[in-house]
Amino acid sequence: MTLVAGVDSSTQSCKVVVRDAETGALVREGRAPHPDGTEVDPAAWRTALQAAIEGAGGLGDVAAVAVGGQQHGMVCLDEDGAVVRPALLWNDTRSAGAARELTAELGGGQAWADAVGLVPVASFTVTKLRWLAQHEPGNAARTAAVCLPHDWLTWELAGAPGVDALVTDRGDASGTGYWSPLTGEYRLDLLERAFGRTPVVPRVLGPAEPAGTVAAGDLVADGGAVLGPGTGDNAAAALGLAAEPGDVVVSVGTSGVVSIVSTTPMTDPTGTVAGFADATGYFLPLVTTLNAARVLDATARLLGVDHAELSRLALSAPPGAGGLVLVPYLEGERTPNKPHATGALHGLTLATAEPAHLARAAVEGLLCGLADGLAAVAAGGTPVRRVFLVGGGARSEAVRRIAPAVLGVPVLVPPPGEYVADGAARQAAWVLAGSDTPPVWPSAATEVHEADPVPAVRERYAEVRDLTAERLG
Ligand SMILES: Nc1ncnc2c1ncn2[C@@H]1O[C@H](COP(=O)(O)OP(=O)(O)O)[C@@H](O)[C@H]1O
Ligand SMILES: O=C(CO)[C@@H](O)[C@H](O)COP(=O)(O)O
Repeated sequence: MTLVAGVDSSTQSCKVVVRDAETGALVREGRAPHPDGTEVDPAAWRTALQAAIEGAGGLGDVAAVAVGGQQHGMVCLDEDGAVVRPALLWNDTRSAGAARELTAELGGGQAWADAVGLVPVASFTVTKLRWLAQHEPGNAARTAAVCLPHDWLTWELAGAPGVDALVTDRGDASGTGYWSPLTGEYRLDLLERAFGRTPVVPRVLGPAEPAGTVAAGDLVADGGAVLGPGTGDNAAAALGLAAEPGDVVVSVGTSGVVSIVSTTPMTDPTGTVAGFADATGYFLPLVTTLNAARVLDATARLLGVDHAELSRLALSAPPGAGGLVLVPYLEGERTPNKPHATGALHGLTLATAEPAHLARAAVEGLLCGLADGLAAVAAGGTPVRRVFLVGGGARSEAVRRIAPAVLGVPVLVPPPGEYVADGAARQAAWVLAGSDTPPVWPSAATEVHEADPVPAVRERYAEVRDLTAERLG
């Protein structure tokens, strides 16, 4: 049996799956946690990758490996390839001011959307680089190369062979703000505008182009496995689900994401939809929120219950939670662009001051943000074919059952799994096969969840979602 491995280096953890290259059958898996925080030393991802690889029984017998990773994180390397400072992650909002400046400098959202398919917000790498140049000129001066989390881990697996050897793929490059999915080229002028000069950026590989081989070392004792280009986690999830044009993936992870596989690029001058590329040669317009599964974590903590009880409570309250609305901007928000907002609870009465109502409001609040996202990606013109629901939050029965009512469409829920890592593994198998299209692996049977749409939930949410306080400090 030929084995391939896929990695998901996500916000909260690192997951490794080992699969049969031919059938896609899961053979082994491992995982390890990442540290909390919106800036993280990449060395922690490497340590977690090493632990996850060990947990998955090592990769010595694996023929190919690819890495999927959280998008947009700014990894700065000096001329010797050493990390300059902890990486700023996609959910770090300190570059919100830089995003505003950059948008204005180019003449507004339309100019950015036309140039690179997105409008700057604090999540994107280009704004983090502007922040670095302004606030840490010493670190900026030491930065010889900039790359993304998955690029860096791929390069580490290759033995860190000098910064000129860095590679990436279309999917993740399209989330930087200085690579255009419309032309397939870097916009180094925009990188220079943000950073003041042009550091080395990774070479962008094709969807199934080999990225070299794994070096023998502490991550993998026996080197030689073929490396795939890897990709951003959302593009990897779409590949793991074998999503086809028109398929929407709603992911309730640390981020909330609504993405659609599309054969044409999307440019949204409002910045609601980011017009990314996917990992197969198509496009992946998506909407991302900063607040998803952690809203459930925080509400469970507040109520002193576990996730199973939170779900039971939510399902015991009426749709709309009697008018109680949780606006879930606990980490600020990216879509809508409110980096300094806080969460809010509206509609509190003696009747709604109940754990069950709060639990329901939390689930509905995060889903309302995603419902807005679904409307925005659907407005792009690609007809919606199917809607998949994945991510850690999809393990909640309440999320699975309430999602179709709030989103207004049936949702397909595959078995709990690591679809990002699976997508990376499928890419690794594709690279190995050298075929034109990814290998066909049997799709997991999905549970279909249907419910009568309850538009009143979104209507009430829309009435109050802008009534939030700014963060202190
Ligand atoms: N049964 C559950 N109900 C609700 N949330 C859950 C459940 N199981 C896990 N989660 C949450 O899912 C999140 C992790 O999901 P995951 O998709 O792996 O995130 P990421 O890829 O962003 O690291 C955590 O916040 C975790 O608490
Ligand atoms: O910023 C985005 C997409 O634009 C996020 O989706 C990150 O890619 C993090 O993903 P998770 O760790 O939540 O899966």
